[in-house]
Amino acid sequence: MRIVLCYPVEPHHIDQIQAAAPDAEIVDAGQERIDEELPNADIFIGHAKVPVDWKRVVDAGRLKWIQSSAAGLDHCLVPEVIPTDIVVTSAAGLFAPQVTEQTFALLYGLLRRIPTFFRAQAKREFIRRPTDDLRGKTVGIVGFGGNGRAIAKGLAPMDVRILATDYYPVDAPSYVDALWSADRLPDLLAASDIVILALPLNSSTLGLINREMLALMPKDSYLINVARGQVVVEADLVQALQSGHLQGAGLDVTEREPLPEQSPLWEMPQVMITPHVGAQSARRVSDSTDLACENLRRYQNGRPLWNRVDKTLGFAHPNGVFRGNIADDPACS
Ligand SMILES: NC(=O)C1=CN([C@@H]2O[C@H](COP(=O)(O)OP(=O)(O)OC[C@H]3O[C@@H](n4cnc5c(N)ncnc54)[C@H](O)[C@@H]3O)[C@@H](O)[C@H]2O)C=CC1
Ligand SMILES: O=C(O)C(=O)CO
Repeated sequence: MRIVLCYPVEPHHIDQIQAAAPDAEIVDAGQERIDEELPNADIFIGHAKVPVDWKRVVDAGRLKWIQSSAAGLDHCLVPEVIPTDIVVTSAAGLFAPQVTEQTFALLYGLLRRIPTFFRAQAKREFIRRPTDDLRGKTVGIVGFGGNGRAIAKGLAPMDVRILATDYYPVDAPSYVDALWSADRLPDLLAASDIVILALPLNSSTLGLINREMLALMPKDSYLINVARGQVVVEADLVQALQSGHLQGAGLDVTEREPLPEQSPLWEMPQVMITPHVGAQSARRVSDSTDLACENLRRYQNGRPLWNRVDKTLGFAHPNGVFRGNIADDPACS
């Protein structure tokens, strides 16, 4: 069995993977050699950020399983892979703690006008401006999986009303006022002062938040995107901000990354942009390795894998999504 890695592992992570699959040959391809190595892999663990010739990989007929080190699968769930027998598992839910922190950073930054005060600080100016409150607002979360649920849990003590939509609207926690099916997105948008996008990018969510959807949001509402930039039609978002319909946007992700230099979003004082850092954490690589090792043991023992994705839908059923710490989870022993 040949396992090809493409995420920023250190030697001790490779030792950990070797211990989980003692008979395997492990190859750390990195981004530099991933395209060359993938046709010769039985298992791929990682996230290729460079173009991969997936047709060549599929035609080689060797790859059996992709364990994505990203929650989003847009890097590997490509048309060539979807109809094959290749099993795909994701890192859904694994980064929920840090994505929640990132969401709160953007949310509070917008409400408390941090961009305005920070610009004034750079000019040594002490200027008071009105700020806004989270308390009493309605927050709508689009995509109630690992990240959406963790964000809702963080919001629960904040005296807000929480609405959510999901493809599988099941197991609503008590602090969520309503968990609706995905087709009730218009209702959620119309009722929310703050909309947080936490859904996957796939063929049905590409460009989902367009001019019509943005127009449903109340005047002076806010949009936060910690999912994928291409879920939003960015030109329509720019328009909604320029017209004053939306009061602000917090974007960890943009339609194109890096955001093009000429984008009007750069200059808008009501917009906070972070460079797709929501999953960053000192623990990220270790957590990804723990999940990969747990799934490797399951794979070898024929047990169900965590985060197994329905490739035609592009995400996992909530029962199979990893929502905790491997070390604390009795199901992982
Ligand atoms: N900013 C960043 O650095 C990060 C971004 N992400 C993005 O966030 C997405 C979500 O991540 P997780 O919560 O870990 O994944 P997840 O798979 O646990 O959650 C996604 C949820 O969205 C639901 N969903 C699918 N289509 C929907 C629709 N049309 N409307 C509403 N809900 C829908 C699914 O049923 C699922 O419950 C990822 O696909 C990825 O693109 C994830 C991690 C870090
Ligand atoms: O895990 C993901 O999908 C991310 O975007 C992290 O980079």
